[in-house]
Amino acid sequence: MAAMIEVENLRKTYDGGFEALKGVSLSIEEGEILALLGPNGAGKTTLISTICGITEPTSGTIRVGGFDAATNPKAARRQIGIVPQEVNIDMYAKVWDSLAFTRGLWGKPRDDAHIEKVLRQLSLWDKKDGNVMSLSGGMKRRVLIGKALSHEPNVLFLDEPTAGVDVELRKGMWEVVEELRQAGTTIILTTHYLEEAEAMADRIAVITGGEIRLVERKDTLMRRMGHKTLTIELAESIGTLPPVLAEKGVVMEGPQTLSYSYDSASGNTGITRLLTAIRDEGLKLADLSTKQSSLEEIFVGLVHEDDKEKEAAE
Ligand SMILES: Nc1ncnc2c1ncn2[C@@H]1O[C@H](COP(=O)(O)OP(=O)(O)OP(=O)(O)O)[C@@H](O)[C@H]1O
Repeated sequence: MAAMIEVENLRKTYDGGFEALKGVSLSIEEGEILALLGPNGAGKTTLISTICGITEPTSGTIRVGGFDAATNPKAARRQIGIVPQEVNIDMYAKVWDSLAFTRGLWGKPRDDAHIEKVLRQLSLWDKKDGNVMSLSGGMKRRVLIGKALSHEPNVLFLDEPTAGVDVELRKGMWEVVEELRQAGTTIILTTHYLEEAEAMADRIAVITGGEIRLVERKDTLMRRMGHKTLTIELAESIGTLPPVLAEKGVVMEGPQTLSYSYDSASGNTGITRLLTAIRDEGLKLADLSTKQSSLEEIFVGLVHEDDKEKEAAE
């Protein structure tokens, strides 16, 4: 697969000397969905706005769809559709006109078939003649996506697509993104919501302090870094936890429930020894289950590690 976006050693120092990007390199394949995850002030917006040609990088190279953003900025920019956070549409415009007008702004010839395709894809076809004002919040956001797709970009940037929306709308947006994925659109989204990255992305890039900390396939990341919890249901209640189990890190969750956390990536999880110790104590098992830690826990761990590194450097 060809790289849709290639960023190499990108640096951005704002006037006043603040270094918001410290040599970022990133490659995004055609058709993939990358979530850019990071805490406030990490550099997500700076990275996206330099790729989109809104902010000038201090150094480094950006190629979009094979076009160099420094030497061929217009061609690079034409590859991109941006879905902003804020709903900034003319409320009195009809849905169809809103998309067709945006396409015109890009200097693209009228193409009713394309506008129809996008509206159908976003489940807005039956609203095409309605005013934007008459739409629900979720539909207005879909109009924003429609406008961003109106000039047939190859890559779509979604800046915090579900910031400030309720759970139902958020799920609706995930479905829209899933449909766009199936249509082969390359998508980069920024988010603070870890469950959102978990739900939508193929790969996840974590950025903190202007540096990419990791870029990993979502499933690999969860496997590689995930801690798991083993829950042990006993056949009979116990009054206290046998000391030999406590020494192994077992926690009593209830009279018949024990839990044990372990690193699933480690060759030696300690589970075999634990089960032997349970048997030696004469306890009978009723059930065993394991749970993978969420991306949220992994992410918090990474940001925490980063803070510790900073403290150590000071
Ligand atoms: N125009 C600017 N001039 C100076 N510093 C800036 C400017 N824009 C952003 N910064 C600083 O650069 C850093 C990164 O900001 P950026 O907006 O890229 O972060 P972000 O990850 O998008 O954060 P958030 O999640 O809060 O939107 C921050 O410390 C911010 O204060």
